[in-house]
Amino acid sequence: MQHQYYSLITMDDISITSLLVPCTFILGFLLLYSFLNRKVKPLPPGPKPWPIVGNLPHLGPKPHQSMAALARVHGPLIHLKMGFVHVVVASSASVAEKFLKVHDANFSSRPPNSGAKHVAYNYQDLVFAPYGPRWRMLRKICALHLFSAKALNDFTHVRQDEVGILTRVLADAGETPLKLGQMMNTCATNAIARVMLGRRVVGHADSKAEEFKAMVVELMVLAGVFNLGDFIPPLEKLDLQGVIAKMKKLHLRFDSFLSKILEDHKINSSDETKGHSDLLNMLISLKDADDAEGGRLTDVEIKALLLNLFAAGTDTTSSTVEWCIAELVRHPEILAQVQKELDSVVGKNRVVKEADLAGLPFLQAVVKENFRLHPSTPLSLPRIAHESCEVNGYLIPKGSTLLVNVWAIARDPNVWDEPLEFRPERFLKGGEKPNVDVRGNDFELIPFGAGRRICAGMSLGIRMVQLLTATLIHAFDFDLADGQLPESLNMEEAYGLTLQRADPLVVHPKPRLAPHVYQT
Ligand code: HEM
Repeated sequence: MQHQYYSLITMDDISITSLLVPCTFILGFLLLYSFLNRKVKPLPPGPKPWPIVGNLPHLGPKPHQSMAALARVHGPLIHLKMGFVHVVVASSASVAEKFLKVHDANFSSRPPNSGAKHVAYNYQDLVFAPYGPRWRMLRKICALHLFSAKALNDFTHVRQDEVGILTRVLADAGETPLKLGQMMNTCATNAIARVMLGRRVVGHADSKAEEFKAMVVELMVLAGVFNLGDFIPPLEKLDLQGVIAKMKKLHLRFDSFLSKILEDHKINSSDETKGHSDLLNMLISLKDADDAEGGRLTDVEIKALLLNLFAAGTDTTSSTVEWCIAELVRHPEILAQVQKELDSVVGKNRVVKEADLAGLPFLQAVVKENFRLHPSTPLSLPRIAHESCEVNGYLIPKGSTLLVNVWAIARDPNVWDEPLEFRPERFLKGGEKPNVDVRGNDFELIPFGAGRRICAGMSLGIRMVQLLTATLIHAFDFDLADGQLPESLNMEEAYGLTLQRADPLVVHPKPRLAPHVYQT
């Protein structure tokens, strides 16, 4: 009996154990699987990195183009290992939206880089300031005093004045061929200088103007270099590409220009300082008194902000318009259509005013189409992941650099019909994208970036690009220099942080309005 009893228990035991063991195993496996699956998502796909340098050799001379080619192979979200740094690149509108809208708070600072350290006063500026109270204060100052609708309207006369001066210089050129980009840069620089400093800083026939543009372009070229030391810290001191040495030299040139401006201003306008007659006076007065956010600006912070505004607000504008005029020279039928619109709205007895712009839908479509094909910062400005996060099922590790390839996004054949064609009518009623705008809400077209760190000067940039483009094509026809044919105009890009033309546009402007227009 006892034997039977024991044997029964043993039988039950065996059957329970035989069920429990595999069940526990399966459950454990499932838990482990879901744990691993939840915790360790894969990195986004990308090309295999080389030892130590990683994917740096994949970048080539024009990184935005190389990255667009990589995205065609690996998809719209790719991972690159650049030296020791994880870099993720967004190359479609929907991926850009995930980063700059859904995860924008996590990507609201910029990664450490030698340009910020050696040129932009060791991050004391606005463009590279870490996301936080100082960044907020600097943005607020700019938003209020420079870029609010009121501030922009208050200074309309300054922009119109400077564009008027440019128009007269072009009309007086005679047979001399002109580098249009250079002339527009002088115009944009003075328009900003008059608002910030209350005076012009460069003249049209002035060697200082060329020097100033060259300094800004050099800054953009140096800032666009993928400096080995930024990605492989042990190499930083060696400065193998010589970038840091050039940055330090350039910084000294900018600093002496800005220090002189600041000192002159303090001497010449100390009485008016409280009157805030220009932005610099206002910044100087802030230096001495706490503002509402407890912000005080040091001399270095003031110079860093001036540097930002001159650097970010001049070449971006002038090279954008230079591309636009080149496109119109190559598309005479589109040029004729914009000129017809301008002639009917403005007439031939005066130049364009900012107030005319709202009534020029075709001109606006031309400007948008140009922003699409020639965004002045093709990889936008980099951001850094504050924490690890997940995007489209992939792990984006903490500290990753985010690049948004706005150039590739705006040429995505899945989103744009015939993306390489210059076709402004796509933005008109009845076109494929009638409601798409450039202001950071439509992610297929984000030349100014999007989210918290969207371009601070976007409204000024748009106004200035529209006014310059409209005025130039209304007031002039353009022949290319040296008998060059429009169809053979070189449209190659040269890489910097901003997108320069490989060959500057050289033209003979031919006035097309009543002669008195060019005399006032
Ligand atoms: C054609 C004109 C311009 C274009 C295409 C352009 C483009 C950009 C882009 C793509 C960014 C980075 C945005 C991001 O991280 O998402 C940026 C940032 C910035 N831009 Fe512009 N920009 C233009 C004109 C201007 C002007 C006129 C100014 C000022 C005078 C300006 C000042 C700035 C500043 C201060 C930042 C840094 C903002 C921050 O980090 O908070 N830009 N710009």
